[in-house]
Amino acid sequence: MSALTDLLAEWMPHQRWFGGKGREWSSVTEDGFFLDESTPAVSVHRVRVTYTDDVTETYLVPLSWRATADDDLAHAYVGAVGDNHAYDGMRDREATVPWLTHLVAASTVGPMHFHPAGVAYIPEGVPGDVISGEQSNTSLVYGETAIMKLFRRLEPGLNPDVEVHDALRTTDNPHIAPLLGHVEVDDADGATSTVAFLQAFVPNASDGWRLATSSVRDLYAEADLHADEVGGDFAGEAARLGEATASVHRDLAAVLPTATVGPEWYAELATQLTARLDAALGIVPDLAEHADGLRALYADVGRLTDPTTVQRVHGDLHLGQVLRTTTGWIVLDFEGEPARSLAARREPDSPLRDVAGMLRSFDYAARHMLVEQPGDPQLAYRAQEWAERNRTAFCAGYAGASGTDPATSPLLRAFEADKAVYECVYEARNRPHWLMIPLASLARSAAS
Ligand SMILES: Nc1ncnc2c1ncn2[C@@H]1O[C@H](COP(=O)(O)OP(=O)(O)O)[C@@H](O)[C@H]1O
Ligand SMILES: O=P(O)(O)O[C@H]1O[C@H](CO)[C@@H](O[C@H]2O[C@H](CO)[C@@H](O)[C@H](O)[C@H]2O)[C@H](O)[C@H]1O
Repeated sequence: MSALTDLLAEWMPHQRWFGGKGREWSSVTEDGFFLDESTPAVSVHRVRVTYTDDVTETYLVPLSWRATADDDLAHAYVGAVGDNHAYDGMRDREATVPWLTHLVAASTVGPMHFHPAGVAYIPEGVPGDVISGEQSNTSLVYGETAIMKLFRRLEPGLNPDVEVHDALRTTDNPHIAPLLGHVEVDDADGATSTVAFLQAFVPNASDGWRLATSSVRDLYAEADLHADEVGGDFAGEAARLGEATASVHRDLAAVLPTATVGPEWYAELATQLTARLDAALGIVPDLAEHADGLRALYADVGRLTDPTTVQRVHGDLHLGQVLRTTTGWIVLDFEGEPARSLAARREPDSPLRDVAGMLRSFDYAARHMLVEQPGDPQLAYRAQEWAERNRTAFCAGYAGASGTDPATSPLLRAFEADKAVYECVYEARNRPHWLMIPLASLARSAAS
């Protein structure tokens, strides 16, 4: 291995976006090219990690290079290679500038292609700042004008976030932040992967999770009042969020493929839901007590026959994916559930998946504080009241805008259960102390 490969193999497992933590590697290779050769030089590396189970993942790692170590960049230091010092190219602000310069110029640099959307201004010469809360991707905000998401793990094919925002450009949907451009890289075997996505930054906005949870806190603090009497009531926002979701669904159906499906689709869906449960049971043993009830629920889905329409959907809609601006809600991040394959995330699906995702999120917002005070019946009552009120408001908003009331569909309960199963796996892996939130929801649902 080269000195740089050694260095990256040492550094990557400590990065938040690295998905292979705790897995044993059998090999690692790297290839790179320069994005900019001035000072600092900026290079981009594809690092291919093969694990002992023969699974290979390719990560994208931008680096910047300096001849002398810079104390101001200690937080971004990766290490030395010969006489040069390598820094994390996403945390060295100067090194973030070339990305937008190349987008403006629609450049091709080595295997990388920069595609400006050509509809709006892209800021040039401005450095980007990493946003906090980085997870599997890394996002940079450029001067409160644009936000660039760098997809760390490369997957052949067009990223759904780019695909959906590109398709929605013709609709002028008010609940979407416009696409400004995207970047792709050619793989050695001829496939192309999406590397980055540039979108208009939505200024002065609050995310839905923050707004919803402060409403819940207000209710918890008012022991004698009901949700509709407390200052921070969220129901109006929940209704507007339902309207916004319906509006996005309508436009997605207008610009991307749809299909009318029947019994075979329901049967296949039931098989998929059951398979996801089976896989989850191997990871979260506590799910076992709900398994029979869930299997029966999914079997009922498999027997449905009424024609229904499938279309592109958000795929992982929750309160953390929506921003409230001064004028309304913006829906972000159409990548779908990170654990699903890219092909699966691009399949047409029922819009009720997204409704179910948001309803699960109301449950999380209402109940996450009970994790610290599980035995308090008054708080549990309050949480139930908040979740019910906002669930009803969201469905009413959705029904008003779409003409279809999601609450009456026989699929909704199955999608909510499936999302809770997915969340059990997500929580077991990422936040075990929150596992009780989706588990308790499955228990309540079984009892009802
Ligand atoms: N266009 C935007 N304008 C303002 N903030 C944004 C925008 N896009 C994303 N964000 C912020 O960045 C966070 C992460 O973005 P997201 O697309 O959900 O990335 P990830 O896939 O890494 O979760 C969001 O929760 C939001 O706070
Ligand atoms: O935002 P991501 O695409 O990374 O989504 C993943 O992480 C989410 C948590 O950050 C997770 O969402 C779950 O927790 C939320 C509260 O933190 C809650 O509002 C959601 O309803 C719940 O599903 C999401 O499932 C996961 O894919």
